[in-house]
Amino acid sequence: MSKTETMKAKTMYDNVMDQFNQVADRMDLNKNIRKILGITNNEIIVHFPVKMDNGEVEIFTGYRVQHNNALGPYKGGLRYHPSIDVNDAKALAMWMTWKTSLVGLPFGGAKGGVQLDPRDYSLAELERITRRFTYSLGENIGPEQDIPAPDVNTNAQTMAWILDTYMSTKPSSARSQNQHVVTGKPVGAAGLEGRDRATGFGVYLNIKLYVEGQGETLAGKTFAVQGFGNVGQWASHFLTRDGAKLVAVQDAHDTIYDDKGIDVAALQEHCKPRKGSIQGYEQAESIDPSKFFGLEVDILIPAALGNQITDQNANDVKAKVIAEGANGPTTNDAEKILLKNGVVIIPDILCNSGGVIGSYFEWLQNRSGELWQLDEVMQRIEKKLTESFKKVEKAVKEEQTDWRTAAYIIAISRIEQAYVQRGIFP
Ligand SMILES: NC(=O)C1=CN([C@@H]2O[C@H](COP(=O)(O)OP(=O)(O)OC[C@H]3O[C@@H](n4cnc5c(N)ncnc54)[C@H](O)[C@@H]3O)[C@@H](O)[C@H]2O)C=CC1
Ligand SMILES: O=C(O)CCC(=O)C(=O)O
Repeated sequence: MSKTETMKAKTMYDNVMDQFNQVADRMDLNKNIRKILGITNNEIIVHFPVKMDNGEVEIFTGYRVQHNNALGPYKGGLRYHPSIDVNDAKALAMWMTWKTSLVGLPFGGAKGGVQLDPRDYSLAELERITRRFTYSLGENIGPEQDIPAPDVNTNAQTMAWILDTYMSTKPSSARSQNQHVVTGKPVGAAGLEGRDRATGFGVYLNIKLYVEGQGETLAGKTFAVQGFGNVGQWASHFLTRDGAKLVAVQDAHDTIYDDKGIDVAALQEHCKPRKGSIQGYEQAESIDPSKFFGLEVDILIPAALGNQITDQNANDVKAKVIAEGANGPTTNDAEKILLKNGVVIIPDILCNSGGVIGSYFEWLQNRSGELWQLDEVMQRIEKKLTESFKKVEKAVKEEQTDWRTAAYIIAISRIEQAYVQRGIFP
């Protein structure tokens, strides 16, 4: 291996594979199952043309990686971002498999997206891109095959376009049988009350349960959040509702700080006309972005992209708890440093699982034809999240290990059991 190769930064895929291999060794995972789980089942890459507002045609590249479906249909989000590629989609799909298994859902794992920056396109162009992408994916997605959901830079509107395009390829008599081809839809278009807040609620609940497990409460705890989108906003909303104080926010455009506390609702209002950006929020000070992870806070919530806490900034971290709202925000090298420094990491596959749990209830609601009220949905989500948290908490003690390793052991054991019980790999 050349020197440049040795020095190359590890990708999210390197990280998820290292995490998997470490736990597989520790568990002495069946070697045949290890081979299967160490590789993605399908990697779909589509190139598709879309007419832009100016009449020119642009070619886009979209991805859907399906990692494993031993426990049920593939499940996971779609992101619209310039950095998404097949390698990132593979990592994110694998994390979905562990997540759905950990929280006891009848799903496998997938992830995908389109390589673009949505800020470069009009709403009408984004609609045409989404519809073409859906058409290009064809029967690779489907209500019992692979069920996308929102992720970075996609939302309920994106899901509604996918639903509409997918349904338009089916006979009208089969429409109700296809509503669950995507989750995270608008409530008026077969969506679920509460799916919008489900991920942020899960981040909040995991932190609350952890803090209470230490004999403390959220009141007065300070936190900083990276990413003020769906996950960051809802997590901040619920945490401040319980008396915690949001002192810093970082997004793709700015980093703001106020030790007296940032008003979540006011910041949300500020973001609305600015395509979601926190830039220009005058009630807080704009600070050097490189200082963000080293701020004096009790809790850090990375809720943006992967590979944000690295061996370069891990030693700066002063928070005692990192709650991973994002997928893969902490590199494995950073994790070693953090664990040595006594920082507890509530891992992504547990911490942000509220979203896919909400999606499961949306899928069930569509399948059964029932309609649930917000309170009922939130109770169901809370119950599943609490059970999952308690399982991991118990495994941390029994296995004398960190939270990520404990969560992986539970997740991989469930899949291993499914293969063994099916008699395929004794
Ligand atoms: N939306 C969901 O239901 C779920 C999302 N997640 C994960 O949570 C994370 C955030 O997702 P969403 O909130 O849905 O996305 P979003 O698109 O609503 O918000 C993303 C936020 O991250 C910020 N951001 C982007 N690049 C950044 C950078 N380089 N530095 C700092 N901030 C940056 C954006 O400005 C924005 O505030 C992602 O890792 C996603 O995979 C995980 C589970 C479910
Ligand atoms: O709701 C879903 O199906 C998946 C959400 C997601 O992409 C994730 O949990 O990372």
